[in-house]
This record gives sequence, structure tokens and C-alpha cells, in this order.
Amino acid sequence: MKENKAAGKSFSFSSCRAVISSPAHTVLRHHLLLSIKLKLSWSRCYCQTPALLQSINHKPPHGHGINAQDSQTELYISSSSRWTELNKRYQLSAKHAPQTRQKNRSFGLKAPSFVLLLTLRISVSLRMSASLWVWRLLAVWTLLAVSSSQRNGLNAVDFSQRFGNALPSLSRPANASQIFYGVMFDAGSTGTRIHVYTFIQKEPDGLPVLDNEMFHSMKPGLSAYADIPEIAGHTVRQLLRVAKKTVPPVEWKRTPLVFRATAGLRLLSPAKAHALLEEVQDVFDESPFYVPPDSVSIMNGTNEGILAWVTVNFLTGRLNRDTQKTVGILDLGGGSTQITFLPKSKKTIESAPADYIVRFDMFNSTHKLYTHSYLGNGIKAARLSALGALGSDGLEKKVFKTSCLPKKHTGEFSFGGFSYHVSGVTNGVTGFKACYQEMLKVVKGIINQPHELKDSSTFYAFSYYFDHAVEAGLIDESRGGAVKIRDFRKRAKEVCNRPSKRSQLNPFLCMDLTYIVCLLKDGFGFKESTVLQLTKKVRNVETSWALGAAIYHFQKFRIH
Ligand SMILES: Nc1nc2c(ncn2[C@@H]2O[C@H](COP(=O)(O)OP(=O)(O)O)[C@@H](O)[C@H]2O)c(=O)[nH]1
Repeated sequence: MKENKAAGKSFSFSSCRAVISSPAHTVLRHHLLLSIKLKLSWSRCYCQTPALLQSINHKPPHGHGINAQDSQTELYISSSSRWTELNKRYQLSAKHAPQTRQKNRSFGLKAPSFVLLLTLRISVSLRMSASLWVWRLLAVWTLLAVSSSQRNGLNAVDFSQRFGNALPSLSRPANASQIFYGVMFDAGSTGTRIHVYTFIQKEPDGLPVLDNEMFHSMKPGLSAYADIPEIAGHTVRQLLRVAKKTVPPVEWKRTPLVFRATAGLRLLSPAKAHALLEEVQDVFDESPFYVPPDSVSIMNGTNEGILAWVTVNFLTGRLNRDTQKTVGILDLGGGSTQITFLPKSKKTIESAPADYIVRFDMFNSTHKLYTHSYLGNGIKAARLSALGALGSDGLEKKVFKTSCLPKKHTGEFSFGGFSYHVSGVTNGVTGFKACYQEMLKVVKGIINQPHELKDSSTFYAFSYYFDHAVEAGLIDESRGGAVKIRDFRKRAKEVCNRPSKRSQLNPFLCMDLTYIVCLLKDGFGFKESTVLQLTKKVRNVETSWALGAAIYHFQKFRIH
């Protein structure tokens, strides 16, 4: 009891949100068995894990070089070896690890847990019968959890509510389920990322529950190594360390590694792209994981758009049989941009180019999705296009001028392994209007306008839409938020016409914000009043096509 008391002093409820997310019996088991039968000191270490994991999920700052020591990975490794240490110390079986990693979620049930702990303390101090208290606590917990989850609305992650019987609930103990892992590499034009997913499958035919995601990224993208492909292998090998630390060794042989490249490699010559893919394949082949056929490839733009749509609708609990309630997605990468949504009007389907309407089979029914990926319309490729530098290898001394940069600005801009000299127009017109005309050339006649976007519709926007909204001060990085296209326009105008400290930090901010407005309004044809949900993570999981690709891999939904 002495030890419990000492531990209790430093016990923090806020750092224990993870435990709170557990279902009643798991909480009871942890609090009773761990806090009393084991040691509260173990429970303290356990409660620190979510905070560690949260910091690991935080993306590294820009500009990581290939030789830069990857601090995020190091942090992860240290938290993971802490696991190993804890496992050894308390002889916890391997099944505890995934259970505990699941705890990096915040389910928002703070009050019930507080009462639970308080009651537990009282019970322990009054030396009451444990089994009697288990039943009493269960009743208290159930009442409070119900009211709390109602208060918290979507914060409570129980996908089964939304998937009906097709999806097992997290509220059963993890050890009664089949836990499996999937490793997805996203080789984008501006960076390479690894996503290590932990899933729980309880019913053979149901969709799995996503239990946890480990994420890490490295910059620049692999296309920067087009002439030194060995470095691509080195990058992937580095990132694989995250998978080795996350997936228990006993699971390696059946955990698939999948690598998908997007615009960066699509824009390279086939020979250069092939050399990079071969390096990656070699690293995969020498790894201890399962390497399925076709595990390393360039993904087509259609799948990129649809799988991002799957991710967002899965994470927001909308991927159920009533697909009419799904939301559309807008993804803005460095090299390409994607739009995907479920059309509600026949006119949209009839007036769209034939290859923009794609059939998607899920739950034994076929849905028609509008989707397209515009290669060369990512934000960095659009800069090059507007500057007239697309296709130039950047080695020349040529200076590319634009009215979107401050008049006296001279500098360099790098993309895809090339550097370009850029400057403002010293004697010409600068500012929002002039810049808008330049950016218009990048979208006019290129972007198709789906008929129904003129009416209001819900779209989630991420990647550079999110990053630039943060940079422009339109949203908070940790919370994201809803922004009208009009707000983007107003801020673009301010940044372009009244250069401030913000534009000194990023001289391209005027150009990028103007491009976003231009793409949304004159490109896709959205009204200025359209509200976009800007998001980077949903329930602590990255919003990108990668989760959709993992689900697709396991479920074999059909895209045709
Ligand atoms: N947070 C987060 N951002 C991502 C992820 N994947 C891509 N991005 C963002 O997407 C943008 C560039 O995407 P990228 O894949 O390089 O471009 P693409 O090759 O043209 O699709 C950057 O803003 C990235 O930070 C992800 O998994 N998580």
C-alpha cells in the first residue's frame, strides 16, 4: 500500500486518457489487476505511453536531409524498447503490447475514469470485497460512460456503431480478437512516409477495426534521388525500422509490406522510376516481412483519389451501407491533386469525362464515384508551370520571374531534385490580381467542373490545403477546422498585396494561396461560400490514401 500511495501522488489523470478510452471491463482489469495486484508503478509507465506515442506521431520539421539523424525514429525506438523492458520486467506476454499501443487514443471519457479511480481508492482503503466492488463499479462506469459518450459524440471511437454487425467493436478485449498488421509506404513527390497499422479482426467477413497507426516521414521525396537510386533504398531501410519496432517479430512473416509511389515517380522517365523501384524491391526482399506480389509499384491517380476517399469516410464512420452520407475529398500534393466524391446528381455523371466515373464495389453493392487525379497540378508543379519552368531541368542559369513574388525577391526553389532560380518582377505589376491571372493559366481548360459542385456539398481537404491554411493563420494546426473558400481568397489577397513577416518567411505564400483559390473556384467550380473541412488527422490517424490502401489490400474491394 505504501508503494501505491507514493505512486498515487504523481498519478496524472490527463496523462491517463488512454486508460479512460478502454471499455469497462478492461479498465477494471487494468485498475484492479495492475494497480493493486501488480504495481501502480507499472501503471504509471503504462500511462506515459500515450504521450510518447503522440509525440512520435508528430511529423518532423521540413528539410530532413538524407543523412540527418532521424530524431522521430529515435524517439519511437526508445519508447518501444521501453516496452521490451517493461515486458521483461513484468513478464507480460506479447498480446499486451498491441493492447497497450491502442491506448494512444483519446476517447474523452475522463469523468467516468476519475470517478472509477476515486471509488477504487475508497474501496481499497476500506478493504471491501473486490468482487462486490467490481459489480458496483461496473454499474457506475456504465452509467457514466453512456452519458459521457453522448456528450463526446464523435470522440468515442467505436466503428461497430457505424458499420453495424459488419464491424467488431473495440469494447471487447483485444486478446479475444485476431490482431494483424499492415505496412504501407507512401512515396510522394515531397517525401516518403511509412504507416504501420494495427488492425483487429474478430469476424472473418467483417471489416477490421483500426487499432493504431504508427507514422513517420522523411524528406525529400524519392524522385530527388533519380540519379542516385541507392539512396532510395537507404530511405526505405531507415523507415522500415519503425515497422520492426511496431510489429512483434513473431508477426513479421505474415505482415505485408506495400509500397506505392505517386506523382513524384509518375513525373520521372520510366527508366529512372524503374531504377528507384528496384532499389526499394531489394530492400523489401531482404526484409523479414511478407512481400506480396506487386508490393512495389507506382499507383495510378484514380486509386489515389478513391483510397483517400475510403480513408476519410472510414475514419469518420461514414463508410457504411448508406453511402449517400459520405463526404468528398480534396487532396493537394506536390505533383498532383485529387478530387473524389459520390455524385448525387445524374447530370454530374452524364456530363463527366467517361474515365472520371469509376465503379467501386463494397458490401456487395456497386457505387459510382467521380474521381480524377491531375498530374502537374500539385502545388509545387503548379509553381513550376506558372513560372514557365516545367520541363526545364533547372540547371541553367535562367531566372524565372513571377508577379506572385515580392518585387525585390530573388531566390531558389527546389522540387523533384532540381533547383530553379526565381525572382519577382522589378518593373512590372505584382499583387493578387496579377498573380491570379498567372495561376489561371495552370487550371483553365485543364480542370473539369463537376456539375453539382455549384450547390453546397461537404468536402474534406488535406495535405497542402491543410498546411497552407495553417501557414496563412486560417486554422490551428492541432485542431484543423472549417474554412470557406472566400476566407482563402481574402487571406491570399492580404498576403499578396501587403507583404508582411509571414510572406518573408515563405515568399511563395502569395502564389500558393492564390493557386488554391484559383484551383477551387476557376478549376473545380466551387462557390466561394463552400466550406471545406481542413484536416490532417482524424482520431489521431493521418488522412491520406495510405489507410484506404491498407483496407483495400486486406478487403479486396473492387475498383473498376
Ligand atoms: N500529415 C500527413 N501529410 C501527408 C501524408 N501524405 C502526404 N502528406 C502531405 O501531402 C503533401 C504532399 O504530398 P505528396 O505525397 O508529396 O505529393 P504527391 O506525390 O503529389 O501526391 C504534403 O503537404 C505532405 O505533408 C500523410 O500521410 N500525413
